[in-house]
Amino acid sequence: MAKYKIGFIGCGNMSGAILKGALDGGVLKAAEVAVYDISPVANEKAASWGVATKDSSSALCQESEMVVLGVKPQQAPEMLAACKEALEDKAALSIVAGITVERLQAMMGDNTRILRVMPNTPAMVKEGATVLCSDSTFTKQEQALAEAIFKGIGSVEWVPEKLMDVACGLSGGGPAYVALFIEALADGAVKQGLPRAQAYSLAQQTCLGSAKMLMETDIHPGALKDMVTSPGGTTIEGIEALERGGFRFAVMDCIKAASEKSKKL
Ligand SMILES: NC(=O)C1=CN([C@@H]2O[C@H](COP(=O)(O)OP(=O)(O)OC[C@H]3O[C@@H](n4cnc5c(N)ncnc54)[C@H](O)[C@@H]3O)[C@@H](O)[C@H]2O)C=CC1
Ligand SMILES: O=C(O)[C@@H]1CCC=N1
Repeated sequence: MAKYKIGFIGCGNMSGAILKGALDGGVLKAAEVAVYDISPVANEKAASWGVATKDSSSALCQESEMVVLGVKPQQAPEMLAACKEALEDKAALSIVAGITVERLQAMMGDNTRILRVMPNTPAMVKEGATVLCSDSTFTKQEQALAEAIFKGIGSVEWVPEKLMDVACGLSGGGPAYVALFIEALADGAVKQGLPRAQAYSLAQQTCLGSAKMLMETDIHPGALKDMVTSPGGTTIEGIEALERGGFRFAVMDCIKAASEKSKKL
């Protein structure tokens, strides 16, 4: 039995958000977790949350039941070269965008079991949207453990590997697009004279409330739009302005561009 239930190689923006959400929500206990990051700042952050930090990725892998690979795609080959042997017969959960199971397997060796995962940063506040890849060599028990951890910090969808790039384009990067939209809403209101803090507060709550309403009722997004849009009213003026700016095309093109980049990583 390994000392730690889960070990994180890399504890940056995304792994840090998963770990913080899981610790705050009680999905993981600090004593069950270890971290190894080449950055002392990242290790200090992890230590301040009460988890163990290790001196090497090999030590982390040897002492952990499951290992989260949480480095950038470009950092993955070097990171995996350093702990290939220690990962033998282990379960490796990769959050690395765009790197396929086949490429991961070639970098790790045949005896490491792999699960690809596309998380997103709202995991930090237990509102993540995580996509798990059903083309996995994890045991059923390991898949259940991974699902339980991510369900504890938000929602979980399973998709085949061929859809992992679009998952990256939609939910992986989505928080950035939503943040951009919120910033733009607030900027528009500031231009019309609303104080900045109130503009952010209203923009944020409007996005949260609209998403919650769609999730908790069976109202279709188009019907919600129609409910708000009075004939000859204010909202249709706003919608016309958005469509003049190519809003829907821009959003669809955004998902295409991000998904295509994920395929090329
Ligand atoms: N940031 C996001 O919103 C999301 C990121 N991802 C994926 O998560 C992965 C990590 O992304 P971020 O957290 O944004 O990057 P980041 O740069 O914030 O974190 C990466 C961490 O890995 C550490 N690191 C680099 N090389 C290492 C090595 N050889 N051994 C140990 N630690 C090492 C770095 O010091 C850093 O703390 C990426 O592959 C990305 O595609 C997936 C979904 C969303
Ligand atoms: O921008 C990136 O490459 C990563 C993957 C998904 C979100 N952030």
